[in-house]
Amino acid sequence: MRPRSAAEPVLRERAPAKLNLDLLVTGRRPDGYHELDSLVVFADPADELRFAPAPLLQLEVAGPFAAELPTGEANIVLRAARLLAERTGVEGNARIGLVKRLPVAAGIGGGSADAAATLRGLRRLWNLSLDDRTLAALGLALGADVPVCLAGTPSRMRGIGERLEPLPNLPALDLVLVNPRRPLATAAVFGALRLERPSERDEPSALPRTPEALVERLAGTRNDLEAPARTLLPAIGEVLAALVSDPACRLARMSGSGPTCFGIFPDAAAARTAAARLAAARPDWWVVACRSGGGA
Ligand SMILES: C[C@@](CO)(OP(=O)(O)O)[C@H](O)COP(=O)(O)OP(=O)(O)OC[C@H]1O[C@@H](n2ccc(N)nc2=O)[C@H](O)[C@@H]1O
Ligand SMILES: Nc1ncnc2c1ncn2[C@@H]1O[C@H](COP(=O)(O)OP(=O)(O)O)[C@@H](O)[C@H]1O
Repeated sequence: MRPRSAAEPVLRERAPAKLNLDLLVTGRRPDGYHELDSLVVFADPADELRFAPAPLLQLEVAGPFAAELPTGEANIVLRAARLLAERTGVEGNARIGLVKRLPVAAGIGGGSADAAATLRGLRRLWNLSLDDRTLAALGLALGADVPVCLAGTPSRMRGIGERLEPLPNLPALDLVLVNPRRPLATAAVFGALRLERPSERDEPSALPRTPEALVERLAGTRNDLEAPARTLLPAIGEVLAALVSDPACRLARMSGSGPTCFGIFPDAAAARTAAARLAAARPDWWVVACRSGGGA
């Protein structure tokens, strides 16, 4: 990325990793999309986007996962920018820099997070008077996960992603994220799902107030996409086995359509120790100790 002059205004947006703490497939719509009921949180690892005025719309990509991304019109950042310009009638020019730190096709919403950050950043850069609801509707046209990434707060997500209930007081969790460095396309995982009977969430009585209560609640749910994802990529089983082999790990599960999995640990030190052990044992995996966003 070319160095910027001190006078060039640059807006920044973070695009944090999205985690599905659980994911129930509750039905299938006539158009083939699946209805979900999922507890979604955000974690510290994030892509970073920068926006500056420019005579054209251009995207520059850097960072550890840049090589795995489409750089042209297939990049969801450019698609988001073009859609926003088209819907608001602005010229739609900007110089966008994306630092790609999240693995691609990973079940942690990297593309959706980038799209959400682009919509937020360009709304500011272009001085658009577009409310959050309109932005969320635009986001949904880009991807089912974009509205929750725009909200950026722990949420219960239903429908295909358009029905959001913010849960700002959900306790924060100490986590280890592990990705086996193999991509898995969301569409392929939904395609491999055999939905014999739609899942249903037991109506929760009260929101868990402590990490322990949240883990207990999660132990009674699951990710319905884990089985089809494992048939497509057996390495997911290895990742989950490696996480649960740590005696401090309270729960291990796949996020979204995978293959990234997370382990929940009692505190940050235990998560860091487990991450160091896993990274040493499997240098070919992406391993990060982090904390999920939450109100507590
Ligand atoms: C599974 C989830 C869970 O949060 O996350 P990821 O694994 O992608 O991170 C999301 O629902 C993914 O959202 P997103 O990645 O935006 O998906 P989209 O681009 O809209 O959809 C990709 C393809 O997945 C299938 N799809 C997606 C969402 C959904 N609720 N039902 C589906 O059947 C459709 O075949 C669609 O064409
Ligand atoms: N900025 C971006 N970040 C990540 N993926 C992107 C981006 N732009 C386009 N893509 C494409 O989107 C696909 C990943 O989407 P998906 O399978 O839904 O992944 P995830 O499970 O990580 O949300 C990949 O084919 C990737 O090439």
